[in-house]
Amino acid sequence: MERHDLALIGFGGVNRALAELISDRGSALTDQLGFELRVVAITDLRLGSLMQADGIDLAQVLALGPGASFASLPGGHPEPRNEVVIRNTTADTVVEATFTNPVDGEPAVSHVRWAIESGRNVTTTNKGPVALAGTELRALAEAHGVRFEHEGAVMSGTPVLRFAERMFAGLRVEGVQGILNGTSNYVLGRMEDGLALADAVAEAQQLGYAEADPTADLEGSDVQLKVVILANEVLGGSITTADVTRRGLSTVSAGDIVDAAAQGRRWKLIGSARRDADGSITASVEPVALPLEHPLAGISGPTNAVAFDTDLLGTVTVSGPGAGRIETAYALLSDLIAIDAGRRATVGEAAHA
Ligand SMILES: NC(=O)c1ccc[n+]([C@@H]2O[C@H](COP(=O)([O-])OP(=O)(O)OC[C@H]3O[C@@H](n4cnc5c(N)ncnc54)[C@H](O)[C@@H]3O)[C@@H](O)[C@H]2O)c1
Ligand SMILES: N[C@@H](CCO)C(=O)O
Repeated sequence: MERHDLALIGFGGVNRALAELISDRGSALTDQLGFELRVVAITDLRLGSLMQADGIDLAQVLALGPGASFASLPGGHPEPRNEVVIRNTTADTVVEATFTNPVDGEPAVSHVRWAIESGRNVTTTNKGPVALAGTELRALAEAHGVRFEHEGAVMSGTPVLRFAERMFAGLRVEGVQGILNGTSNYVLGRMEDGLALADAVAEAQQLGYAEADPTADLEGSDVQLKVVILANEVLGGSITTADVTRRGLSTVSAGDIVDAAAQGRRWKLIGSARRDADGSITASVEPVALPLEHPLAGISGPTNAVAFDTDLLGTVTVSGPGAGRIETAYALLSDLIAIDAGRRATVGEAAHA
């Protein structure tokens, strides 16, 4: 049975949920997938680093209490030492799930670069490396013969990137428009229910939807990164965050939200990108008071949706979870499945050569 050994970089909500999935589902997951998953390294700012080439006891590390350190375990160290671990791990695949930095993507961009340079596949839910260095990292991965997968960077476990890549091959996507942030959508709904902004944000944090700094969710920089990814990967653009105009929820008051509800409208934070006649791309993030009959007005809570405007099919809309620890861990699992499918295809080609 083929096995993939993983190094988890960042051990917060998402990577812990992946570890739980591997630990809890064990052999059932192996039977279902046709390959085994084993974790051989973990790093985290708070816990330090742990390297065990024979496989880490996930139940043991998941049970560590607050203030614990990997230093007390064999192969453990009090510091994360990300570069040492990534370059020297026995893992074939690095799973990057540290904080998203919406300004320059670091240190996650370096984590991905080190992994690829040392011949390892990468899966990440971190939007920074994908939106801010995606072109470079994809080229680097190709040069090193490894995979750079990032399905969870746009709509958590809902597979919008793979869907667009595989299902829209014979048509032209002219634009995308959607609700691309679970936290802000959840917060807007709770404020409609009468909750104060701070309380609604605290709930979203508790539920594992929010970024480490939830300003990125509320003020649109998280959606800005996702719009860049969709524009570049689905519309074939080459834009940066500077090309995406941005207005966040601070431009909408609690009174505006209540007034809109009374007028049959609902505020949504909308991200969009459209290819213009000259081939350039116009992109934005802004709050919009949608009429209730608009298809995106009914998308509530942490659910997200993206409408693809196509030449042959008209509008195709995909909706599903946009945030959540388990949902996002599933995105990593779907990337690992894609990585294994790539390996099988390569083995098959070699056998026929
Ligand atoms: N939670 C979601 O719903 C969701 C959905 C899609 C994408 N994402 C993205 O996935 C990533 C992880 O999300 P999360 O919810 O697990 O976040 P989190 O804040 O719960 O966990 C991040 C972990 O990374 C660790 N970390 C940060 N910087 C590090 C560094 N330099 N070295 C080692 N460890 C470091 C932190 O200590 C923390 O434990 C983020 O980039 C986030 O934007 C999250
Ligand atoms: N904080 C993000 C996580 C998913 O990228 C959100 O709420 O949508």
